[in-house]
Amino acid sequence: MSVPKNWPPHLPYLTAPLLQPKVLSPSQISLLQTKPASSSETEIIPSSATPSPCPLVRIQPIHDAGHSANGQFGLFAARDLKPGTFIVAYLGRVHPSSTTDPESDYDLWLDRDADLAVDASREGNEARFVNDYRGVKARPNAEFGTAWCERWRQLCVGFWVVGRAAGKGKQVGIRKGEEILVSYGKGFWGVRMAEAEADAGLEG
Ligand SMILES: C[S@@+](CC[C@H](N)C(=O)[O-])C[C@H]1O[C@@H](n2cnc3c(N)ncnc32)[C@H](O)[C@@H]1O
Repeated sequence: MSVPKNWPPHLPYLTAPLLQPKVLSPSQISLLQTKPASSSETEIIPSSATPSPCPLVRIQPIHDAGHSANGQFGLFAARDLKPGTFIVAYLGRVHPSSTTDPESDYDLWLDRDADLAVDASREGNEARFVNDYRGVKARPNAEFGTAWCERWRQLCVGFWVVGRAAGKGKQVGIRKGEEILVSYGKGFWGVRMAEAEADAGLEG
């Protein structure tokens, strides 16, 4: 199996979500593996849209002093992507909040009500390299949500190009070579800033 260019050699590259039956309840597993009704708003993603590696993206190092994640990696479009396009599933360890790693910067909610999240800190796929738009661009060009992925017959977190919902005004999509940027939400940065302030207080 090939891994994407620039994939970190120390990390396992996932081609399917990592389900841990020991830490998930039977009802959580059942929810993950039950296909939503066709009347539901959850998008059904065909297997053809979730190949590994994902041909729509590339992982690239960021060498740009004006970029707030300079020196790190980001995820970039490998071709022009139309508004509303499903880009890539976020693969990682599916877990409940009782096993959340407080140090992880790669943990995303899959279903908050069902207490299910996906952590890609110790293994994952290209999606783990999507950065937040803050300090990079004026607004995000991608968004995350929940999808039913036919390849794994499972509910997954995924990224789409902004413009899924009709009537949101003119959407331009993402041009080849452009960085794919989402909003992590103010909550993510609020926690990180509070931690940084606490660290500065300890050091000062
Ligand atoms: C999911 S990872 C994104 C990939 C990461 N850049 C990497 O190279 O592995 C999340 C982490 O990336 C960094 N990051 C993401 N967006 C950022 C931004 N707009 N400004 C600064 N750092 C950012 C933060 O360190 C954050 O904790």
